[in-house]
Amino acid sequence: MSKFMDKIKETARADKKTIVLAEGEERRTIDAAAQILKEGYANIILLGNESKIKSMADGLDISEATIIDPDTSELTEELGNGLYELRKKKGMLPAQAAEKVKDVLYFGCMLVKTGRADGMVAGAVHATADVMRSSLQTIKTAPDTKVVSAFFLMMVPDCEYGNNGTFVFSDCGLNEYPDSEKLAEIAISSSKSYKSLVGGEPKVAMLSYSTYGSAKSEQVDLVKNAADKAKELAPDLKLDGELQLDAAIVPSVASLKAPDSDVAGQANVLIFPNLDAGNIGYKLVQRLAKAEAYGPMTQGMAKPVNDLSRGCSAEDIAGVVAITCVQAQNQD
Ligand SMILES: CC(C)(COP(=O)(O)OP(=O)(O)OC[C@H]1O[C@@H](n2cnc3c(N)ncnc32)[C@H](O)[C@@H]1OP(=O)(O)O)[C@@H](O)C(=O)NCCC(=O)NCCS
Ligand SMILES: CC(=O)OP(=O)(O)O
Repeated sequence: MSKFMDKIKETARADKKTIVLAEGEERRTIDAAAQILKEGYANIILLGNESKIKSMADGLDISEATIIDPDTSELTEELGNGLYELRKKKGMLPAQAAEKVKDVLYFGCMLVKTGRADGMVAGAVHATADVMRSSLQTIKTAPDTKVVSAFFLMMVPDCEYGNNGTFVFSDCGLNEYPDSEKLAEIAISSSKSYKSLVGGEPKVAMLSYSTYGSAKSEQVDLVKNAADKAKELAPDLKLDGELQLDAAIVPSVASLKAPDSDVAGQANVLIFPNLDAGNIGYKLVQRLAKAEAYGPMTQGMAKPVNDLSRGCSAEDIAGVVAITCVQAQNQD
């Protein structure tokens, strides 16, 4: 575990938040809960059947976790009514809300929505679309944001690029084929995530297979337009594009392909043109470069709900919980 993650945990510990782990009946999640409680940086709510969770814990100490079963909890009726109020305009009926709220993802989101928890983490079992849909439908976007997007915090070992191997990669989890307006918003949100979690100055590269017009296509234009739009919206932000990945992070290549750029060769926030590139890109770096990969974490949501890859480890879950706590602190 990196020094960076130790720092995030220390920050989390200083103002302890309560995080729902919706997939309480899942061994890696239980393992993560035990680690988090031992390290003392979050209060944990596990959702699921108490005796099942306790028997799965099998020697792990989760005695300080609160366990809530949506099938039997005294909160279920109230949270179901709340869900109905939120979704009735979209055609949800009271009976449908009463049933839906028993789904751990919706129950967890409603705990966050009603202030009983500060954030939620799930996705070790559920697909991203399910985790995201439940939170987008209930918690919704932060007041100053239209587009929720999903980033990864990547920590590449023995790497001289970015911030000594630390990067924000985005969007790797949510927006499939963003237009240039959405891509510009994703870039600006990602720069804020970098600033609040990593610290220091974000340098944002809008990635493409082209650098400064070296290739021509509609997709290249989309990325270039997104870069122009983002510069208009955030003139003080160091942001450039379109740039190829080597021009974005390798100084010697940057000096050949984009010598006048104040981002090329130094980028620490990498914005992928679409979800194919972002999702494949983060998994390549995670698996081949053995990077720590925390996410996909949301940005632009009113309260933090963060996803996981189904391939995650207990350490990944514990790390995402720590980052969720810091996001919740930043939203206070
Ligand atoms: C997340 C996802 C399911 C949302 O899809 P969707 O079809 O828009 O879902 P819904 O129509 O049910 O939308 C739910 C709500 O979220 C809102 N929403 C969807 N995407 C949003 C975004 N990026 N930002 C803000 N709000 C968003 C919708 O407007 C809708 O609001 P409303 O119902 O209150 O009007 C979709 O973007 C998706 O599947 N993304 C890919 C996820 C994935 O497979 N990732 C790969 C592995 S990480
Ligand atoms: C982020 C991601 O790719 O999630 P999964 O591996 O669960 O599809």
